[in-house]
Amino acid sequence: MKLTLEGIKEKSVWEEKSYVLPGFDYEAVKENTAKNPNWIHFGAGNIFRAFLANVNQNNLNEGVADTGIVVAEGFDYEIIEKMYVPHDNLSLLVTLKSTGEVGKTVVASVMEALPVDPTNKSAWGRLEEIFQNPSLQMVSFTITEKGYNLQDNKGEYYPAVAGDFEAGPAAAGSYIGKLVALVYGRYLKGKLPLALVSMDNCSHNGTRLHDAVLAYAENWEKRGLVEQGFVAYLEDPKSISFPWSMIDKITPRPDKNVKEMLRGEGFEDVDDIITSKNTYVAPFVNAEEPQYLVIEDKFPNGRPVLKDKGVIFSDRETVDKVEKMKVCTCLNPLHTAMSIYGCLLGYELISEEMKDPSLKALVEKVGYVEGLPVVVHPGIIEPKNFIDEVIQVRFPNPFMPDTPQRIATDTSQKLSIRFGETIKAYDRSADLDVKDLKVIPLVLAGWCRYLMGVDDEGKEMELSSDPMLGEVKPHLEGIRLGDAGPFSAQLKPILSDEKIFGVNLYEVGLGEVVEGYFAELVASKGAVRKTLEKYVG
Ligand SMILES: NC(=O)c1ccc[n+]([C@@H]2O[C@H](COP(=O)([O-])OP(=O)(O)OC[C@H]3O[C@@H](n4cnc5c(N)ncnc54)[C@H](O)[C@@H]3O)[C@@H](O)[C@H]2O)c1
Ligand SMILES: O=P(O)(O)OC[C@@H](O)[C@@H](O)[C@H](O)[C@H](O)CO
Repeated sequence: MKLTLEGIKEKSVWEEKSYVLPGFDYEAVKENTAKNPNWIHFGAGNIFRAFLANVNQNNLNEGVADTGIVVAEGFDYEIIEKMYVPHDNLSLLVTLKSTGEVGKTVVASVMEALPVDPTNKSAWGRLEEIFQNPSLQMVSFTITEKGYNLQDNKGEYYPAVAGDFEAGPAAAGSYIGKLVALVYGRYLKGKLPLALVSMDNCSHNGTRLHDAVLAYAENWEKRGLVEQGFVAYLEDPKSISFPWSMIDKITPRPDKNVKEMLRGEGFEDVDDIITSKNTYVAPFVNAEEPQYLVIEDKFPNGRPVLKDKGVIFSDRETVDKVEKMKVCTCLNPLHTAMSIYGCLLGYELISEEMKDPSLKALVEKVGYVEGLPVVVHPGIIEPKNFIDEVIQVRFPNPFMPDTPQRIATDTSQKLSIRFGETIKAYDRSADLDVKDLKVIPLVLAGWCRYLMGVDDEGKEMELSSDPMLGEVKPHLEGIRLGDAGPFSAQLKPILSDEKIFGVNLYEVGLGEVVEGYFAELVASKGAVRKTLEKYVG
């Protein structure tokens, strides 16, 4: 079984092995997409293939859509050269269901895959043509949070960005610069309307994209490199919109067990690569089944059909609430609790952790007992049902190769949003007392214990990368398992840091609580397990 348009013509071979093939008229859709493209996606990575391309294919199969997607890759051209081109833009989506069932779908909805490379005349020319076509309705993005950053940590524009500000659209070479140059072409064509939709996992993602785009436009207009009026066009919601969105579908990197399973069935194109830009890609993509995509419904040129399980169009306030529900209460705090204690207890799979009664109880208490009373209710999704699915279906899924070590990356950057918002809500509440929080402080103490770089058996443990390790770790140096404390002097600089927790934990009355838990966690080898059992069961 070869993953090419020619290869999938041998239908019976695929169908005998339960591979689902595209069920639409490929040539007709290709022709229609070439003439009337309405959706171009930037970021040809795994979540795009696992989620968005498959939603479009479902809509094509049902006959409710008649155009596919054009994918554009502006950062890592190797993805196009090494994965899309050799496979005629096909992907195999492997859905790892919690029942053990494995869905295998050949996704063929990507009609063109183009590098966003101005030196590649034919690809760039085609991109200009697409952006200038009145049919275009949506440009969507999954380019990671870094993709929107124009400045370094010191607030200085990156040289490529600053260079583009001087050079103007004709010579743009930076990522967003190239995008804005294409949008400028659309402006010149008659100020045609368009929605630019970030689908990256960052808060208020539409505003992040808007600000990046406007930085170029303002600089160009100021220098006379674009017509006066371009900025006004970008700022007019009837012309250009930047909807907010929330996307959720756990899509790990291509997994070796999945690869072996496919190879065993006779699927030939299993080889994954790590590109020179560090993208992990394979002809297949593995993901869980549940999915949510909530998008602010602001599409000045109408929108492509996007109908599927979990896809909801709503207003900005609702998108914001859904994101808060997921990130502050119902999924990500539970993930971080599991990552910290999972690493300390030597786990390498989230699903294995869910078989550990204490860890399961830990996340249940973080979610149901302490999170839900102050959850931001989005109206369109019931938070309790969302946590139920996370705890009962998504995390325990033994077929999902997700690890606590992946999730422990950058924990210092995540604690304030994942726990700080709940602490603040208790602190503000007339009915709740911040001192009622027992398990969240245990997680925060667990993070301090994690930073010691020693697991519960006393063995050295590699810490996942985190930009604050250099700042926080030294405070804990000198503490050994078996020490009795008190540890106030060492912990105070960490626990009082509002940048990390969103609050000064001492000012809200939780600093000493965390110190107390920490003392129990370091009391001996095995103390992490003992403390967990004592407080969560
Ligand atoms: N994978 C998931 O579970 C998941 C879930 C929800 C949301 N997301 C969002 O999607 C994003 C991409 O995830 P993925 O699974 O496709 O990752 P991936 O590694 O498969 O692909 C990353 C994509 O981003 C591009 N990219 C990377 N750095 C860039 C930069 N500096 N500028 C521009 N483009 C850049 C790559 O070229 C590639 O197209 C995540 O960062 C997250 O915001 C992912
Ligand atoms: O992606 P991060 O590093 O911000 O967080 C790790 C996980 O919590 C996260 O990737 C979830 O799996 C994702 O948010 C699910 O949609």
